[in-house]
Amino acid sequence: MFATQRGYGEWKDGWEFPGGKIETGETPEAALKREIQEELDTEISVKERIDTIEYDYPNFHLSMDCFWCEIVSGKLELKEHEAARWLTKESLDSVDWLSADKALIEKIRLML
Ligand SMILES: Nc1nc2c([nH]c(=O)n2[C@H]2C[C@H](O)[C@@H](COP(=O)(O)OP(=O)(O)OP(=O)(O)O)O2)c(=O)[nH]1
Repeated sequence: MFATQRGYGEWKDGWEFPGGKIETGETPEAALKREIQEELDTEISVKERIDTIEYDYPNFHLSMDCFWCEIVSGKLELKEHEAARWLTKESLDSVDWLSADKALIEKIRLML
């Protein structure tokens, strides 16, 4: 599991799954591929969907599709994030996840 720490904005320092918002006309898979290219200078292939997280933050509702991915080429260079870590089943709780991600972590824990 590759986790990244937000380098700016409202949730600066919070840990997340790299990715971002879907642009008009884009599929979730294409958006993820584009975001990882932009954020990490890495080409990925998007595999099975893990889950769709629905979470109510105080000021907006987040609907987030999450996928397993494989690296095709690139070295996961941090273009926007502050830090990143590869986590194992045992170390999944070692970072401070964004609130919306906590339910997903529980699901992934059972899959690893
Ligand atoms: N990428 C990502 N975003 C997450 C996660 N958990 C979570 O609550 N979020 C929230 C943070 C943001 O509000 C939104 C993701 O959009 P984004 O990554 O494009 O956010 P951003 O603040 O950089 O937005 P922008 O400046 O590009 O418009 O979802 C997660 O695990 N990964």
